[in-house]
Amino acid sequence: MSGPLLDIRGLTIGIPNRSGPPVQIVRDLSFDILPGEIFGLVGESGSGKSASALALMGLNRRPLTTLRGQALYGGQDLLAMSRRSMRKLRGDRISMIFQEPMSALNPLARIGRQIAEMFVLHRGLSWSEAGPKAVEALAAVQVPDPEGRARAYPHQLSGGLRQRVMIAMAMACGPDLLIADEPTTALDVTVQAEVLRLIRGLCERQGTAVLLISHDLGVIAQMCQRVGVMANGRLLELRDAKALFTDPRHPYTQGLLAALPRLGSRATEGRHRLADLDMAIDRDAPDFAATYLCPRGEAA
Ligand SMILES: Nc1ncnc2c1ncn2[C@@H]1O[C@H](COP(=O)(O)OP(=O)(O)OP(=O)(O)O)[C@@H](O)[C@H]1O
Repeated sequence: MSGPLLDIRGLTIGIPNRSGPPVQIVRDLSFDILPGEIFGLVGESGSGKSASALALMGLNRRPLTTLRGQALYGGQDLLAMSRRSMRKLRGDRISMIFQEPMSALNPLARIGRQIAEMFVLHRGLSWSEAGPKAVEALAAVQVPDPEGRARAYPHQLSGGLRQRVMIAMAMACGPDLLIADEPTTALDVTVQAEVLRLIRGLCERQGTAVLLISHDLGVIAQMCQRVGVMANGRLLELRDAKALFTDPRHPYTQGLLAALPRLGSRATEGRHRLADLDMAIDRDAPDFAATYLCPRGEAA
C-alpha cells in the first residue's frame, strides 16, 4: 500500500449545547499513520487523546459527538461509515486495546471462546475450527499453558495476562491498525516493558501499524517512530520521535520534557536500575529512550 494507512483531517469533537455552539473538546486534529509505523499520541490527562481514538472507531462516549473531519482509510471515511460497516472493520482491520482489559472482556465467558469468536465473526470459521486458533493466538502472546488458560474465565488471570488476552483478541485477525490506548498504564513496570515488547514484536511480524496513546513520554520514546503532542484538544507538535525528544519546538513540549527526571541527575539515581532493566529487555530501543524512561506516574 502506498501513502498513509489512515489520514485524519480536521477531526473536531464536541459536546452539544442547547444554549449555544457545541463545546469543542478536540479541535481540528490532523495527522496520518503510515502502514506498519508506530505513531504516538502523547499529552496530559484530558487533552483529548482517548476521545479522538474512540471517535475514529465510531465509539464516541455520550454525549460526545464528532462535529467535523475525515478519517480516510483505504479510500473510505471512517467518520462517515454506517454502523454496520464499522462493526465489520472493528476487530478485523482496525482493533483497539485499552488500559483496563476487563472493560473489553466478558466476565462470564471463557477466554478461549472470546478469542475464538473473533475468528467466527470475522473469518467465518466454525466454532470447532476457531477453538484451536484461539489457543494458538494465546501462545503467540506468550501466555503460559495456553490450552489451560483458554478454559479460564477473565477473573482467574492476573492483570498482565488479561492484557495479553486482549492483545491476542485484537491481533487475531492480523489488523492493519492497532489503536492502543494507555495499554500498560495499569501494569507494574516490569510487566509494562514485556507487554510493550510483545505489542511491538507482534505488530512488526504482522505489518500492523499502531496508534499508541500514552501520557508517559518514556513509553512513547521507547516505542514510536513519529509522535504527536496534544494539549487542550489540539495537536501542538508532530515530529519524528528522535527530533521531538532531542529538539522539541513547541514550548509545551519543551516544558513536558524539562519536567521529566533525566537519568544521571541526582534526583533519578535511584531509578537507574529500573531504566537498566527496561533497556535490557528492549535493547534495540532508540538511545534517546534511555534518557527519558521514568516510572509511571512520575512524568509531569
Ligand atoms: N463522556 C464525556 N462527557 C463529557 N466530557 C467528556 C467525556 N469524555 C471525555 N470528556 C472530556 O473531554 C476531554 C478529553 O478527554 P479524553 O478522555 O479524551 O482525554 P485523554 O487525553 O484521553 O485523557 P485520559 O488519559 O485522562 O483519558 C476532557 O476534558 C474530558 O473531561
